[in-house]
Amino acid sequence: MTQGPVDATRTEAWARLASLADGFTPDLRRALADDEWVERSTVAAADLHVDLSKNLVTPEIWKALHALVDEVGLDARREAMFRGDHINVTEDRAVLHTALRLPSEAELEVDGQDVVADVHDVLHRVYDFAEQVRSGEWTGVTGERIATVVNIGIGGSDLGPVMAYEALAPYVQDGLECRFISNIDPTDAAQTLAGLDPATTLFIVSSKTFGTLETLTNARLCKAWLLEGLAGHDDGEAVAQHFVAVSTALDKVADFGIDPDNAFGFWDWVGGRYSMDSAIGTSLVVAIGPDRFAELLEGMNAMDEHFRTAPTEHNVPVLMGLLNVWYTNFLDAQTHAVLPYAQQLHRFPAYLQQLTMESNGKGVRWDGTPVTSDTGEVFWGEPGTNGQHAFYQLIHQGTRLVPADFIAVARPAYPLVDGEADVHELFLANFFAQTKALAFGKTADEVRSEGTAEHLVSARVFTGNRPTTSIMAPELTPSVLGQLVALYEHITFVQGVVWGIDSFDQWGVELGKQLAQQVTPAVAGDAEALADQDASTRSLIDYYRRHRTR
Ligand SMILES: O=P(O)(O)OC[C@H]1O[C@](O)(CO)[C@@H](O)[C@@H]1O
Repeated sequence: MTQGPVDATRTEAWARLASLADGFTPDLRRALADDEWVERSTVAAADLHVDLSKNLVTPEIWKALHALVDEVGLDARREAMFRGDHINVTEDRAVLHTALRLPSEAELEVDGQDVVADVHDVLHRVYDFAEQVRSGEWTGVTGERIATVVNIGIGGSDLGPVMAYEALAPYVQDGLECRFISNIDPTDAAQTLAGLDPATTLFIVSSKTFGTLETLTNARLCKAWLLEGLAGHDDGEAVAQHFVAVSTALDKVADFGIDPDNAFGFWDWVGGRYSMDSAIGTSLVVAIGPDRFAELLEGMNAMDEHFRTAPTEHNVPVLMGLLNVWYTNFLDAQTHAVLPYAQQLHRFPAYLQQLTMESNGKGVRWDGTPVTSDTGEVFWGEPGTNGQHAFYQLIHQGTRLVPADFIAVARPAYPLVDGEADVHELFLANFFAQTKALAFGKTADEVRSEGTAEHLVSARVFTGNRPTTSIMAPELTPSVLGQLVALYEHITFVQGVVWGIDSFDQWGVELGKQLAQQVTPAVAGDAEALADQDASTRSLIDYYRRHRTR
């Protein structure tokens, strides 16, 4: 029988961390006066420059965190993932998103499958297709070239592609745009399709399972919209020219009416939230082109290599994952903010919400035993400086500890000036100032020295010692985006290993899906089904039915 996960809370390192946390009084002012501390706390991974010095840790805490990594057996678990062991225990699957970005000369055979060959085979098909669309060789049924690609998908089949499309907007080919439909709220389809010309629109139905209610419903809506708009043309030809699919279930793609020749596959060892670099990224490949997509994969692979080979003391995903464990389990933090000082990354926090919370929002470990500590923190965030004028007040002066990752690049995509002022520099000044203000705060004496009336002093005091990690890169290139995505994938993995959970299943999403099916007839007016509901659900459905028509 396979041995269960190590219970981290029974390790010596955990006990040591608990005693270090007891009565811990951080002093970032003192730490940040020390160049050596900052130097030792600054690490690099591929093109990312990561300053960990503004975190609430000491050398003793780092030592204990490093010992924790050894005691929970991170090295072995990481190797097991890269090797293709079935570490997704509850679904009995390998976890091989890292194989999606292996170079073609790499070798990896798992469960009798030549993984690298299969990955590159699909990649080349996706690349060929993308080139045809980009060059105008692939046309719609009227012979016009495609101007808009609409990705229909949800969760991992949407969040990654839309995040990356927004992040890499400067690389999108002129004359092409992508739109994304995910929500089953009909508003999403209606608004996304508004103004589009069916003759120049191509749909990509992206669904790992090809059984997701939202995606299939939206795909049918789009098909009806297309066929109505292209009335007079042969329906089969219209679908063939305007619909492609991405899925692991190619039989279901065919059932839906999409020609398997127009479908791109992937494999059950790619989790939905880890799939943007599989064929799920087809819309992105069309938008930015195969060369740029290949750079994204290279960036991810560079981070994978770093994660796999860098020693713990310099291993950025390991260090960041350990910090998250420290804050969650020893300093009682419940959330984690991700604050990109790069407008192009405005969907990055939303993307990370699925990655981190669907992965680590678990209450049992991978052997089915209950966890013995808190797990997955709530990830959230907005791009700076919008967040500054919304929720930073709570981070600066609230009663809760909110560790935050700040992300910025040195070279902006759009270098605009306001008179003499370089606007990107103004933006970055805010980034530096915020992390500084959070760390240093402002003492009562400092407030008084500004001439503040005594009765207002306490309201203007900032305790400081609010932890941040600063991540910088030269520019938001496809490679850097890939590095960022892989960085957070591996941070998530590290935390999951410490907590002993299966970070690759998502059973928690199922109950709501099942109940939606059970509730649907009641919503549609079936009296018997309505009677089966609880009092609150009955009353809500009743309200809906009374107000559904004007
Ligand atoms: O790609 P599919 O199979 O349509 O699933 C969409 C999403 O639904 C989930 O299964 C549950 O939210 C995600 O893990 C997945 O990304």
